[in-house]
Amino acid sequence: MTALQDPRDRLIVALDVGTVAEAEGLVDRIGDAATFYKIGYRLAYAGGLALVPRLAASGRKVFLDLKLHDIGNTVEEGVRALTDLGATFLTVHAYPQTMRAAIRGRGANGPKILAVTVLTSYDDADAAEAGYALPVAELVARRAGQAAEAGIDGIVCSAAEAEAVRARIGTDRAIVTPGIRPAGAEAGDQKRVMTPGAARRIGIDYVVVGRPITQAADPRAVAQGIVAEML
Ligand SMILES: O=C(O)c1cc(=O)[nH]c(=O)n1[C@@H]1O[C@H](COP(=O)(O)O)[C@@H](O)[C@H]1O
Repeated sequence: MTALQDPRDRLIVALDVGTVAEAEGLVDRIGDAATFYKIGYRLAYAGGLALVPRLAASGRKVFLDLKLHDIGNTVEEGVRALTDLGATFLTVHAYPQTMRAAIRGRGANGPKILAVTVLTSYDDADAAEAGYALPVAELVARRAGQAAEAGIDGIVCSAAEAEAVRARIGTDRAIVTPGIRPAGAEAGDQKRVMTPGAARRIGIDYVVVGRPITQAADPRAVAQGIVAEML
């Protein structure tokens, strides 16, 4: 998963906007500076699922970030219902039952399944508040090991855990890291952050960047800067 053809594919732009029209406007403004887009809750619930085949037909890749988690049958059938949209990646939370169900549901032709280990807005205190006895780093490592056992295609974690995750999952599965901030950008609600260049140097396959691009005066220039930093 580390040998990508086009360096722009390493950047996944999170289209966290409220309407499909806004999302399409951003994709147009960014132009050929980015090739890979993420559609999460906000846009998906505002009609964004219809954008997946349109972006795919235009030659762009789509990460459908639905972070599924439910009983096994519901996850399996939910993933199966999404297989024909043309997404490249789909997220589920990294619970063993959920991951196994998602792999069954995606079959041979569905999107690659990424397991979200511990959200990048969590630190150890947040994990403790949620009832977990393990520190974040240990929880991520444990879930990455379980994801590999479940046959998952990739892991979503913070860049801080990427090297430990790589040791658990090997090089055939992707590591995708949100919480990426160009130097000087505001972290916002992200607690475990890293710059694009540092992320690339430690072998992260894909970085996810939302607000630093989508809220910039010139989203195209910011996207170009991030890709250049990862060359
Ligand atoms: O699954 C994700 O993409 C995700 C997992 C995670 O642990 N942290 C995280 O921030 N994300 C997503 O990555 C994006 C980050 O956006 P920015 O913080 O604006 O760059 C958002 O769309 C989040 O939903």
